[in-house]
Amino acid sequence: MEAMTFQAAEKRSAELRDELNQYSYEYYVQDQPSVEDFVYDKKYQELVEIETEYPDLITPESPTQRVGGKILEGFEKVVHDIPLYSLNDVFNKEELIAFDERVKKAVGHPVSYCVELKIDGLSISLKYENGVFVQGATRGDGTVGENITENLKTVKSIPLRLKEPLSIEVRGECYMPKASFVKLNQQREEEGKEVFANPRNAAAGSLRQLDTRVAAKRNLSTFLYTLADFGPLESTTQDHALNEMSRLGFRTNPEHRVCETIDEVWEYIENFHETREQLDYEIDGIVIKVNDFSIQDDLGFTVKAPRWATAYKFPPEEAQT
Ligand SMILES: NC(=O)c1cc2c(N)ncc(C(N)=O)c2s1
Repeated sequence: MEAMTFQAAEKRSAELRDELNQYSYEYYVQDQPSVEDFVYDKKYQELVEIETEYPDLITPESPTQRVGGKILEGFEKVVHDIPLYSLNDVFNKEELIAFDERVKKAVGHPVSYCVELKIDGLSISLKYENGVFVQGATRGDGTVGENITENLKTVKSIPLRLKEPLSIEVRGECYMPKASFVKLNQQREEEGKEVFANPRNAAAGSLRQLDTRVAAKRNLSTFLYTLADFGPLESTTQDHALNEMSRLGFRTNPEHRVCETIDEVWEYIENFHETREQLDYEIDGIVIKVNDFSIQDDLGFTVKAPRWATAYKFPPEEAQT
């Protein structure tokens, strides 16, 4: 390819970045690829050649920045402006109904619940400034976590730039799909390495790698589920907040549902307790939240957990192979 002028390279690299990021969004966030891999690979190679010739054209959200390549000395500490809360657990229908009774007593009327699958991964917090991903951190103890931005940049379902230039912070789970976990452990057995006990440990181990190229190869994914810093967003319910996060480019779990009664919640729990083996990812329960944010604010928190949410935990079954 004869050398491009800088102007031509600038225009072409911008076109390629947008095209490749759109393909990546369709593949990793929507699970609906619109082109074959070879189309992606060919355009990706063209972008690498342009960026190699003109390194000044590399931008933070270029897909070439996802392959890792940094070896970190360690992870810096991150203080969460908005602490990540933990959830009080319930283990059976009676305790779930007692939770609903407490909520109704405190609020004075029945409430709607947003119910969501409890993903068995690693909690993460993602910060965006004017739409650009600037910091990713682990939950840590809820107040202080570890800065794992460089590793999270290699997680393809995490947008490097939002669909709108918003400054927000979201929380969710980074997890390893079951199929990737099986493949990784087979690989490690062949290499005589210790295998991971479960996908959650494998995801945590992958994000704690100081060599970001390792995380890049672990096929990690995400489901985001909490709007922490709303920025200019004005969602008034959890269900709406999930739809907004999806609209902005985040991967959210499609199984969330608004239930009008605790019986509906129990039906949802029983359904997923039976069918969770069919999911591509591991869950360890169901999260139940009062849907309306103003009612959440009225109910507030105990020392460590919200009064407006609970986690129904499935009984630990024999180790899922
Ligand atoms: N510890 C927590 O607050 C939560 C933990 C989790 C989890 N592991 N998966 C899903 C959700 C959710 N959809 O809200 C939550 S919330």
